[in-house]
Amino acid sequence: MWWCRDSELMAFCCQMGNASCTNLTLDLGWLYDQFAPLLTAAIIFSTALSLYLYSSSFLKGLLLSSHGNTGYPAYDFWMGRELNPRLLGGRFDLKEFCELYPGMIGWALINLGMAHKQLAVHGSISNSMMLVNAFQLYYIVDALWCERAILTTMDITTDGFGFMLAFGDLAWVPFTFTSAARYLVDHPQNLSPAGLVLVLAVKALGYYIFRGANSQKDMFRSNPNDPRVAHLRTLKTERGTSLIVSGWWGTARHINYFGDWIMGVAWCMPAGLAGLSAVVPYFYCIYFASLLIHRERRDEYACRLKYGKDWDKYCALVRYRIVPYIY
Ligand SMILES: NC(=O)C1=CN([C@@H]2O[C@H](COP(=O)(O)OP(=O)(O)OC[C@H]3O[C@@H](n4cnc5c(N)ncnc54)[C@H](OP(=O)(O)O)[C@@H]3O)[C@@H](O)[C@H]2O)C=CC1
Ligand SMILES: CC(C)=CCC[C@@H](C)[C@H]1CC=C2C3=C(CC[C@@]21C)[C@@]1(C)CC[C@H](O)C(C)(C)[C@@H]1CC3
Repeated sequence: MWWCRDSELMAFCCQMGNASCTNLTLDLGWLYDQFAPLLTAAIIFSTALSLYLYSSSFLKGLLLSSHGNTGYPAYDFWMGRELNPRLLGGRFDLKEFCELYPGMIGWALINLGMAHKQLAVHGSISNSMMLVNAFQLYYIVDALWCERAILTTMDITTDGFGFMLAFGDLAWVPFTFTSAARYLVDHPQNLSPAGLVLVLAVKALGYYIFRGANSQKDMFRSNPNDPRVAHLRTLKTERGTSLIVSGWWGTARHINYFGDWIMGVAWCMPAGLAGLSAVVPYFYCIYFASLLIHRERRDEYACRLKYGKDWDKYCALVRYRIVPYIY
């Protein structure tokens, strides 16, 4: 996995380096000017991909998702019938690739384009734009660096690859996650030193929770006897896999969502702090809260099917869903 991780990160760094270098000659602000046509193309492509995935999922002998194989065409098209569609004789996993590469790298490039546009229009790049670019680039690099952790997430283990994930990966991520950077092109503002410290503290707290929880679960799922997780208290289940009931996963059943959402707030603050009256800068954390609350319910339903009475025991031990002592 180590070589795999390096080669993928290397590919990402080359793409970003190339974009930055050509930035000196080419106008990456073009991404701001052509935002609507690019978004339209992404929606058309993700729809075409979803139609291909749905039609090819009726071939014999494929592994289907239990949640996207209900017999209701519209729902199955949205959720995805096939669990892990692959190409090149099974060597290329379409869902995992689409989740981590085109949308995430597109997100980083569009953010770079927004910074370039702000420079072109206003003659400088605000510290809020720099922060948003840096924070979100860190999140993207972290996702690529910790690629193996995605293999134990709901998207890979449970959800099929349908329109929800195809549109989410290829259109929603690059074109809505860049809303803060896009807002800052039209509303450049600089944070005060106190504002910078506050935003950095919120980001650091969110990342500490997000990465700590996700890595702890991934380590445990990969090797429960790993010395870094062997100390954790667990609930043995009839299904065979154990559930962690201490450490991060003893504080709430999806503490990783809380950390991720806190990071989302830090992304919105640079644009929102100066203009608290505007709602647009806070779009991401408002969307993200609703997505995570719904997602937690979906995962709860899937886990109750997987674990039965053992999940009830787990919920009695870990009472909070996302926010310890609150929700
Ligand atoms: N930026 C964005 O828009 C989004 C970001 N995310 C982020 O992606 C990350 C992954 O989230 P998600 O994909 O929902 O999946 P999770 O990482 O939350 O994994 C859920 C699965 O983990 C296993 N699990 C749950 N509790 C325990 C436990 N106590 N001990 C051991 N295993 C457990 C279960 O599977 P099993 O037991 O079968 O292994 C469960 O189905 C999160 O950090 C989330 O914030 C997610 C969606 C959108
Ligand atoms: C409104 C709509 C169509 C929603 C679709 C949901 C998708 C945007 C998200 C579903 C799960 C995601 C994950 C990430 C990005 C957003 C989507 C695709 C993720 C790749 C972000 C980076 C993280 O480190 C992650 C790898 C854990 C994460 C995986 C889930």
